Amino acid sequence: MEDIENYTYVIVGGGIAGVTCAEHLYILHPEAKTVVITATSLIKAVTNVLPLTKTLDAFDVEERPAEELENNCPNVTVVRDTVVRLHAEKQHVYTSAGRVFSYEKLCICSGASPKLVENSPHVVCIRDTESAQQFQSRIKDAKRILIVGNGGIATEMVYEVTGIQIIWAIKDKYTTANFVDAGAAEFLRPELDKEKTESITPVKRRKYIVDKIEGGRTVPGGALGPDWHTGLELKGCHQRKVFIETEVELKTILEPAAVKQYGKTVTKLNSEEEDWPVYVELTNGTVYGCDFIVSAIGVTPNVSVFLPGNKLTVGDDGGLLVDDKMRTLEKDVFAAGDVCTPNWQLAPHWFQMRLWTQARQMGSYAAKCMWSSLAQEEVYMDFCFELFSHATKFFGNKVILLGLFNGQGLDRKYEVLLRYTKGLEYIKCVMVDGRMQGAVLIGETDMEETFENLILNQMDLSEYGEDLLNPDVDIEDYFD
Ligand SMILES: Cc1cc2nc3c(=O)[nH]c(=O)nc-3n(C[C@H](O)[C@H](O)[C@H](O)COP(=O)(O)OP(=O)(O)OC[C@H]3O[C@@H](n4cnc5c(N)ncnc54)[C@H](O)[C@@H]3O)c2cc1C
Ligand SMILES: NC(=O)C1=CN([C@@H]2O[C@H](COP(=O)(O)OP(=O)(O)OC[C@H]3O[C@@H](n4cnc5c(N)ncnc54)[C@H](OP(=O)(O)O)[C@@H]3O)[C@@H](O)[C@H]2O)C=CC1
Repeated sequence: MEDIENYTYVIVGGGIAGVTCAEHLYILHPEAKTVVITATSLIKAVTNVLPLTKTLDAFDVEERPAEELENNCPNVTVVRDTVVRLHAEKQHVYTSAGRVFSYEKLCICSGASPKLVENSPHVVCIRDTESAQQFQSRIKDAKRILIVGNGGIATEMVYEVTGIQIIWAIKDKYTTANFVDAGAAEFLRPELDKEKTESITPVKRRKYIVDKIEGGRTVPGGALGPDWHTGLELKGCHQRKVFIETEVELKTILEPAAVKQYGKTVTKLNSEEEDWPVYVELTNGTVYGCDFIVSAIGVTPNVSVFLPGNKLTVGDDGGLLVDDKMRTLEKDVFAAGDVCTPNWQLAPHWFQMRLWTQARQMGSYAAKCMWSSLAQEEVYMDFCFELFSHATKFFGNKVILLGLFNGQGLDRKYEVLLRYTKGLEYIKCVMVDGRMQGAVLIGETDMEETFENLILNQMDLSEYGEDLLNPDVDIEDYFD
């Protein structure tokens, strides 16, 4: 006979989505018992929230001991364990420690795991504090690394790591293609060739604590965020230089003996090229030696333990499909954050990117949906899903992305308005029939609120033409 622990709400995952969901359930339904089951002892907490616009907040994410969530939300219990199975019909989840939890409403917030270019001891990836720590220990004796991927992690790593040669191998024609266009990449580019004088940015407090290495853990801890490099010594033992290989992918990883055996010609980046621990052949035939390879090619949602025996469905990207109430196909099973894929009629200027802003928004909205389905209250789609908005930093520059900032889904049928001052600002507006569809703002432009309004209200701006970005025209006065 199973010893069953009964809860109103069960949440799997102590990342931003799971913790935000638990916090909001405490506000909405403080008398209900909630449990957060999470694989690591540290959980994520959102602090210093600063609203930038209607849909965009700046905030810090810190790692905190689980007890803090329990102290702040007395109806919440945090259990440090790994969920190994879901029996949706019985409304039970099972853990690796042999515990069984029954729920009235379940929210799966199990995040995602990094994809690997190849499963090899020469390949590292960054997801949680533990993997960042391992990266730090490998880089200190390294002279050269090869980074594969062209998204957020690769972009930040190429900028943050000092004292090392970096070969950055990207699929696209230009860098950071997952986030910006070719013009913005060109604007950011000069920062790459500079040797940073400080390898560690001083901060008032550490945002990430290195969890003790937990042997046998099969799921990563909560995902890091923009300050993942803070407090880490990311310095190799050589001089910094970045080499970019465009329009390539990794073909194969070669041990030194294989390079000799197959007579591969190794490309030299300096006159006294040495032997390397590993070699990489790219799809253009170039072979480079390096100390190790960083795989930064995106993530795969952590769904495998929930699928067997249940009616859950996944999208093309492997995420659990959820409807506009964050419900999966299984009764009383919700999902939020990196693990899920929205399967509702998306607003014209919103789409999913696996970011902590969206994990937080989904966690909060899922809590409302879970509570309302118990309380039989009507709940409306949160306003944040009306407009994609993201604030970040690339190469030391403030970057704000709004709406269809790269013309996503517009099938190249759009015009671009551009204002560009080298080293200062880059402003791009994506326009269709005189109406703004998206924008990229780099630097201290102070335009985010105005542009957010213009995208949301779809005002016809044809009469302004290129003057929309004329610095002598104070457009905020017209449109705020
Ligand atoms: C290096 C790095 C830098 C990033 N930088 C940014 C940035 O600058 N801006 C931005 O917006 N986003 C950034 N992101 C992305 C952002 O961190 C994620 O989108 C977000 O944190 C996802 O939150 P989540 O709660 O959905 O998942 P996660 O944070 O992955 O949390 C999932 C939780 O579930 C637990 N778990 C998983 N499976 C189980 C199981 N079976 N049983 C129990 N527990 C389980 C995990 O241990 C973890 O605690 C970055 C990501 C990385 C890796
Ligand atoms: N500042 C920020 O906002 C940051 C956000 N993050 C988030 O963290 C998560 C993980 O980051 P990251 O790993 O950089 O993932 P991203 O999704 O940001 O980028 C992955 C990149 O790798 C490319 N890629 C995919 N498969 C291959 C392959 N086989 N070979 C070569 N390139 C490939 C993708 O191209 P394509 O898209 O064409 O497949 C894409 O350019 C993401 O959700 C990201 O959004 C991370 C760091 C910073």
